[in-house]
Amino acid sequence: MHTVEKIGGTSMSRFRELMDTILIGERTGETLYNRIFVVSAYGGITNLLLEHKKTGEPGVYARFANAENESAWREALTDVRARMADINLELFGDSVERVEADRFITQRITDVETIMSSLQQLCSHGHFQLDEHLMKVREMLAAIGEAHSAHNSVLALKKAGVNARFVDLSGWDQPNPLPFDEMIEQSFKDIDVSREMPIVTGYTHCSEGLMRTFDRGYSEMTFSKIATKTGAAEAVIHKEFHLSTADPGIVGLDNVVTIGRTNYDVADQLSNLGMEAIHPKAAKGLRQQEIELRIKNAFEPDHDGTVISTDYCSAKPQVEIIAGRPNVFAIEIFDQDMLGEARYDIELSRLLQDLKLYVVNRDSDANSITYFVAGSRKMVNRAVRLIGEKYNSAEVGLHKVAIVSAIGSDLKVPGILAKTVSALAKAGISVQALHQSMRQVEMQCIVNQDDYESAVRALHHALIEQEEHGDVICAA
Ligand SMILES: Nc1ncnc2c1ncn2[C@@H]1O[C@H](COP(=O)(O)OP(=O)(O)O)[C@@H](O)[C@H]1O
Ligand SMILES: N[C@@H](CC(=O)OP(=O)(O)O)C(=O)O
Repeated sequence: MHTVEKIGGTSMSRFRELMDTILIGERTGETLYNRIFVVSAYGGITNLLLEHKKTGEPGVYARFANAENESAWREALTDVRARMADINLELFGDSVERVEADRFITQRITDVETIMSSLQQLCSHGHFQLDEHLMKVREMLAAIGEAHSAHNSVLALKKAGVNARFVDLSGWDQPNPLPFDEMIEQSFKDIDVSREMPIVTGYTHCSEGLMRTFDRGYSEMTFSKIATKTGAAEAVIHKEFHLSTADPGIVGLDNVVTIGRTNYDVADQLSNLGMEAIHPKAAKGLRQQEIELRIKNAFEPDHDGTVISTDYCSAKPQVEIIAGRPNVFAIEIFDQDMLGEARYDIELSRLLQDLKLYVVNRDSDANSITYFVAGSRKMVNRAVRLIGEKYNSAEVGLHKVAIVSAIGSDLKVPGILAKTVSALAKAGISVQALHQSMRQVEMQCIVNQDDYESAVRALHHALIEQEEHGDVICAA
């Protein structure tokens, strides 16, 4: 029996340490094998290739798609190449591996540059529309990030004597795309996992278009598909930290507690806030096939980490995580003609969706609706302008806010709302809006952007640190 294990981008950036923990460590001989690794691009690389996942800052793709300036995307591509070459140098120094790593990446970048140039030229003729080809360009660019990290990993592992095998699912030289399932089946049919260690690109080229269907976070789709198709005994995601009661980067490693168990419902709330414990669509396949999912700290391999299952519920009502999302835009639409008209919400939601803005939450009263959206400032400004044009009598306001959220598999803690609000008030933070759903798995506070980190710290202190959970809430 084998496991399928994904390594996230932030962890991949600390590759040398990974060799001593999860990839090799104390293992020799057979114990090295029966593990399939799916890797993400090194931290920040996909942001440079496409656009920044959280801030929306344009990368190569976004500059090409906007076509404001013909050369802007080329400069961005040159920057990516330089960044990748720096990573290669850092990993391999002056060695044959580095020459091979540079050759590989130069080839991929040159290929995509040629295609993008030709496309740009072709589409300068009115008969050809750039829009029709953009998704393919996005996929090709994204795939370079994962091909780079997977190819490098194989070079490093082989040098260390491991029988590693590069499994390139990016379909670079493949004539016709296969359906997702078939692509995975074909790629694994000749691999003997008991004697080889497959290092698989997190991007899969397939006829459905992984990017079209799932967009960012796609490497988890590849990971879960491989786990279900190859019948893995367990699916493991390795991250930079343990899944904790809050972001250790904000609250401090000494203050957070590791979460030993949680459920897919909580994982969905986290992913809505941009902290992808697991992509909700990736979780579905694992859940259906009853494959256990474990989230582990890549740098503490002996710790059991967090087990996510369908039916876990905390023994007593409690807050398990303080999560949040900074850089959210509140688009507030006030229109007295709106009273009782459901079509506004439908039309506005569609408009935001067309602009690819992600609606994290929304609230409304008799004559106003506020959408809390994540996306680029440019697209948000466009949304505000379009809404103003469409509804003459509406007043459209824009505020930069942050969402801070208390999450738990059972949040029916008596007095929790009062405790939350008073903790924020004590920290001098003004609450802009408050949401709690009937299901009581999540409670969201909207605060000013500048108060984001202090709000996370205040809530963590009041709702979690006071409980004295020890090192782990419900060890796995
Ligand atoms: N509750 C939490 N537990 C652990 N890490 C968190 C949490 N909330 C936010 N983080 C942050 O998430 C980062 C990893 O995020 P993610 O983008 O999912 O990583 P990866 O690149 O490994 O997929 C960490 O650097 C950490 O600061
Ligand atoms: N690197 C890709 C795919 C991915 O899933 O990355 P990560 O595993 O680092 O979240 C992205 O940023 O979308």
